[in-house]
Amino acid sequence: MAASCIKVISPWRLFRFVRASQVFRIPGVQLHTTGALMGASVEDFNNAKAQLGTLKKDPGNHVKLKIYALFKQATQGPCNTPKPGMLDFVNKAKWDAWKSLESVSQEEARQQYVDLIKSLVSAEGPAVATPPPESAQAFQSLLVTTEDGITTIRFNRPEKKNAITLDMYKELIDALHHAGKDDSVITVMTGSGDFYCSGNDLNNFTGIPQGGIEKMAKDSGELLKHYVKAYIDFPKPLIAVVNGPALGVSVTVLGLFDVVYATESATFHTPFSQLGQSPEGCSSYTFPKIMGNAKASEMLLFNKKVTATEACNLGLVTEVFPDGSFQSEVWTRLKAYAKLPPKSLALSKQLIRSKEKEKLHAVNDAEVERLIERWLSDECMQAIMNFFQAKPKL
Ligand SMILES: CCCCC/C=C/CC(=O)SCCNC(=O)CCNC(=O)[C@H](O)C(C)(C)COP(=O)(O)OP(=O)(O)OC[C@H]1O[C@@H](n2cnc3c(N)ncnc32)[C@H](O)[C@@H]1OP(=O)(O)O
Repeated sequence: MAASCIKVISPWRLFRFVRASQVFRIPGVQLHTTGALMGASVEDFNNAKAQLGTLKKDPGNHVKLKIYALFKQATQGPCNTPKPGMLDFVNKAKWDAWKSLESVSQEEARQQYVDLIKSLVSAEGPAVATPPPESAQAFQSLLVTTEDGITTIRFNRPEKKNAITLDMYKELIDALHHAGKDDSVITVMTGSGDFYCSGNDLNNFTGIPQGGIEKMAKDSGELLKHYVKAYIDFPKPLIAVVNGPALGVSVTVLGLFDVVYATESATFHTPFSQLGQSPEGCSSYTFPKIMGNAKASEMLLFNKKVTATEACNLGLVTEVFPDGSFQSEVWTRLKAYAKLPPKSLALSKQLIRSKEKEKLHAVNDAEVERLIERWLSDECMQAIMNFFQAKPKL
């Protein structure tokens, strides 16, 4: 693989966008075609390759796939390698993309590659260095700030609906550990953009790493266990400000929060059986306890998506606010909470939660064990493949 052309692209996982007959069209990117299809020199091509490494924004899987295919076509000509197997999602997607360019000459591919990179670079505008606020901690996919006694951990991948990557789980664990020890009084989790969080990033399960899928499942299980543990053990009041739809693991852990405020248009969806998976985040214990077995089963077994008002009636959400005044009402309230005596708050939380901690850790262990099996099941693999191939909306 032409690693030099894709060094900014990580993870290089591109499945859902490729259908055999797909024509590449890149929304939001104005291609600056020169019109001279044979015009790009090798030097232009190499410069473009180097510029690719300077891109700051992830151009999205669709564009990355296009870049890959053009690079291969430009440097090696038409694809004549054997087609990867159905389950080798990544390589199959790349193979399909390259193959789809077989009628494009190498010179033309070189020109298109140069034009595409130029367009991406100019779409980013001039580089402006904006120093982070003093209280901000540096994370790739989170915005973490401390202000007015409140540490706010914000999922920050709005272009992917704040889906949680493997690195992001690690960042969240780190951020929670810091927040538990810093001098803030309360900790708030919320999302950037129109979603709270779309749950686990389904790409987490598509690349097959060295060590095979068993190892991947086991490692993911360990990571998930630590992630959920960070919520179970969180020592201060933890408040979710659910600014939009929430899915999967971002919903299940809500049972471990102390207060959940939601905007009226937020929804709560745990589509586990639809994904061939099983509940996590201690929800197999907290949901029945909060809302009763029958309602919990509708959500956890039968994928029922509930509105903010329904979630409030079920007891999962503390209070719902109108979309228009959500942010101002909630933050006014949170700022008042953060003026309360910190030790009293932390100790009171511990009194409420400590009786359950042992139970919650046991539930977390059992859920993770079951999920490791599920991730290796045909049902789960098929469901993930369906998502990337057919793009069904949950
Ligand atoms: C350590 C491992 C622990 C594992 C723990 C297990 C947890 C279980 C779960 O969390 S289950 C829930 C998993 N989540 C999903 O199944 C959601 C899948 N996404 C969707 O159904 C839709 O994307 C949507 C309903 C969230 C949003 O639909 P909408 O039409 O509004 O937007 P797009 O689909 O165009 O999304 C914009 C881009 O974001 C990408 N994206 C969104 N969610 C995910 C996701 N969970 N995983 C991967 N990618 C996601 C989407 O692919 C679009 O990307 P693109 O712009 O490059 O096309």
